Amino acid sequence: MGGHMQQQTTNAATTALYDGALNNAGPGNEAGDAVMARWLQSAGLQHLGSPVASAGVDQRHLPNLLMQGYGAQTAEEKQRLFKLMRNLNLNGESASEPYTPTGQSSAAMASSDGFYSPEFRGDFGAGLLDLHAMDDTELLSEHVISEPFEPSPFMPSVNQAFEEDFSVPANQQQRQEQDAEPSSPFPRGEKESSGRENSVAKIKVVVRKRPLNKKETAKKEDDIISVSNNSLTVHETKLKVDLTAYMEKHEFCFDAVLGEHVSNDEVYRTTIEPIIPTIFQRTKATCFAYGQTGSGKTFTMKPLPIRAVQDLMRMLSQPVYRDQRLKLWLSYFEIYGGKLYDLLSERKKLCMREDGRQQVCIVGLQEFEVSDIQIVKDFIDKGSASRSTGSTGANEESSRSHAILQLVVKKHVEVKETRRNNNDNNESRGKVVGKISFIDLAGSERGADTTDNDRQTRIEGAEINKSLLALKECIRALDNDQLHIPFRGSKLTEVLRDSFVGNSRTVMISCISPNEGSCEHTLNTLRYADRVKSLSKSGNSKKDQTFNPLPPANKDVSLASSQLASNDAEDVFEPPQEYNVQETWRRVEKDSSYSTSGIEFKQPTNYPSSYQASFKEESGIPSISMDRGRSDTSNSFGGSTSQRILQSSSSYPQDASDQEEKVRKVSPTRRKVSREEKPERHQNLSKRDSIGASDVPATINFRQLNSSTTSQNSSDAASRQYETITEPPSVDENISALLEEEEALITAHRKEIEDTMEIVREEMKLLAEVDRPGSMIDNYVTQLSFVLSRKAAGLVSLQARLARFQHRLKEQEILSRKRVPR
Ligand SMILES: Nc1ncnc2c1ncn2[C@@H]1O[C@H](COP(=O)(O)OP(=O)(O)OP(=O)(O)O)[C@@H](O)[C@H]1O
Repeated sequence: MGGHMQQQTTNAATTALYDGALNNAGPGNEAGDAVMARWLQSAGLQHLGSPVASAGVDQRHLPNLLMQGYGAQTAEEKQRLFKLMRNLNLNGESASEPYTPTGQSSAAMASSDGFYSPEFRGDFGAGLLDLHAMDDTELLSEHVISEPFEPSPFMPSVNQAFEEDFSVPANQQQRQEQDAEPSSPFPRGEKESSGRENSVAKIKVVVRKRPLNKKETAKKEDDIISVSNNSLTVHETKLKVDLTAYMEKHEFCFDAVLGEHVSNDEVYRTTIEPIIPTIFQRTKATCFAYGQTGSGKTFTMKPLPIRAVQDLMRMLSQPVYRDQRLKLWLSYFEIYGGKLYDLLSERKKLCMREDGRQQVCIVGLQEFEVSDIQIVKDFIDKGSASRSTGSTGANEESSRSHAILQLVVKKHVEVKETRRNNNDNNESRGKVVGKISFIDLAGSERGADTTDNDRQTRIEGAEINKSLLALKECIRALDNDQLHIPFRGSKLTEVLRDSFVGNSRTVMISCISPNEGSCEHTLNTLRYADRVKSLSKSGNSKKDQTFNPLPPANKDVSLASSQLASNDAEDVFEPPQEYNVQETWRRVEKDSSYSTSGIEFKQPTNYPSSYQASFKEESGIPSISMDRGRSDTSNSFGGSTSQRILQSSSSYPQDASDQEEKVRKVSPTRRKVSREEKPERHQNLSKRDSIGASDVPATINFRQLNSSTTSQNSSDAASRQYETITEPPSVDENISALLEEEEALITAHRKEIEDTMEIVREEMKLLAEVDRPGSMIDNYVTQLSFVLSRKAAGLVSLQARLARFQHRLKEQEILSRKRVPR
């Protein structure tokens, strides 16, 4: 945003400067014009001569010409203009007289001090490069790398990459931008990357359509997707009320659309190849495939790292990098049900930790040095075989996890032999130069796998849903250069944390199935992709506001909730209580029919202040910011929600029906599209459609919540507030809490067994002592009483935890069953 504003100021300043220069150059400058014309001719830019000459511009204004894009139509022309200026030594050092800006231009300079000043301080080239965000690689090749790179058959020079990008107009809006700035050789978004950052777009959204498969062909299913350049149309068959069929067209534009005949090679060239050089400039790149099961995500992603390794290794073999002792490392892991597993180490469970510098480390993850392509293929095959898969109707080998393959370029750090022996992992240590992560996401529709399947599948689905939402939010924050990146929204985004800070590049490949039966999922995928695309600041930010599928505050809340669920669970969760033995006994005695489901819980006395504040808002839309939300609003764990619900009911079944009613209130409404809306929908259909939010996991509709609560008896304010607060969050929002509670339960169970064994040892000791002649029976009784109390307390604590967890499972089940079908 700030950068964007600076760009605008700069452009304004440039215009002023240029205008000033034009005004200043008088007709008495004809000799200069002739010289100028010759200079331009020598650079093959004679066609630019006439406007320059007619304007009476001298060499000192060439920078302005270039900044304006005046006359120069192509990247090549710009380069030539730039070289000409360099040859003319326009840096001022040898200029016959120092350039004195006009009053107007100096004012302009003053307003943009620090940006233009280099040109006039004698560093013109740098200023130009800043202005046009030329690629570092180019700087590197011109100024750093003395030996030229071997041209890669797959990897064009960075300029070529620009041109390739540019030659594929990203979307209509881009085209408009290009029309407005005909001389700009840089694609949308690239111009906006600040300073010397790489000119490869920060976010690129590409769609790939697969061909109809045998099954679909056998069923005589139609291909409902037509592709044209960078846009595509989905032809959806619908039924009128009188059951006559009609066709509804949905049009979408993306940075690139790859049809069914496009090879994996071409996919690589469109997506990853332009990013490869940036990896050597401290870029963290992420490429992820999104789409329903069977749409071709794995098919698309699998070859990409192999091709990337090929190019990375080619670059690494260049003397400049070889001398720096840069090496390439590979790791492959999956996120399944919110947990991390190493796919190259027998699915060893991994732990994620943050170090003191808030760097995410995956403890125990094996990294392998990559020295040849065959090894990479083997690793990928090995890892893919270990991946969590299952069978779905659409895909026999359906992925149930997010698989992440990372290629990291590191500067090799010599490790002393002794240290190496102490820790094998040291070998892979080195200073990270750049990284690229390939993510094969689990099928997007798995988020909807919450109704018909078993609990495990539903939990998987909810976790996937949450991570996809979090991913989208992170990309949004990333592209807006926000200070706060909500990477804690899910394990997936947490793991990718370092890809969301600093210099990053993201490529999203949305995979779609062409058959009619997949129409709804295809539309969901395209809407998600469109949403990601429109989140780009380089896209139309208004779209974001106008067609936001959720009110912003609502989204914040939903995210805040999911963050809460994932992060603050520990804070909110009441740690296993230090049971007072006497009190515990009293409780157990009092409730003779004590059961796990009947356990009493502490009544929370204070409701989270931000919840209260939110619901007081007249608009009915809460404005909990993420940070605010994170501080105190979780009702998703530690028994707050579930315990309150338990308390408010006498028995579970009835409780369940109560909840079902509540869930209905909080479920997102599905937007009904009236026939009348259709004609004007087409233009911006993708955005408007997204109001249906079917690609967005269920979130609490606070507006509904609010109205539902205010419609109740006003005299019952306290209970109304209570009701409101006890509304369970959506399944996506408490899934993290559920997973963490599961982890905590297992840990607590282990601890309980250890404690019990310790107690049994003490009991054996007591028995041995009491059997001795002359033993003190009083002593035995006291000690036995104490030991048994401890034993009971341990059991009660575990039972309480189990009860909470059982309840949470039930609650989650109800929530998921009540979700609006997609
Ligand atoms: N572009 C394509 N050209 C030819 N075949 C394809 C293409 N894309 C996918 N397929 C085939 O479709 C089937 C399903 O693809 P794939 O396993 O990649 O789907 P997926 O999106 O990864 O599914 P899931 O999410 O269930 O893992 C595979 O047999 C694959 O070979």
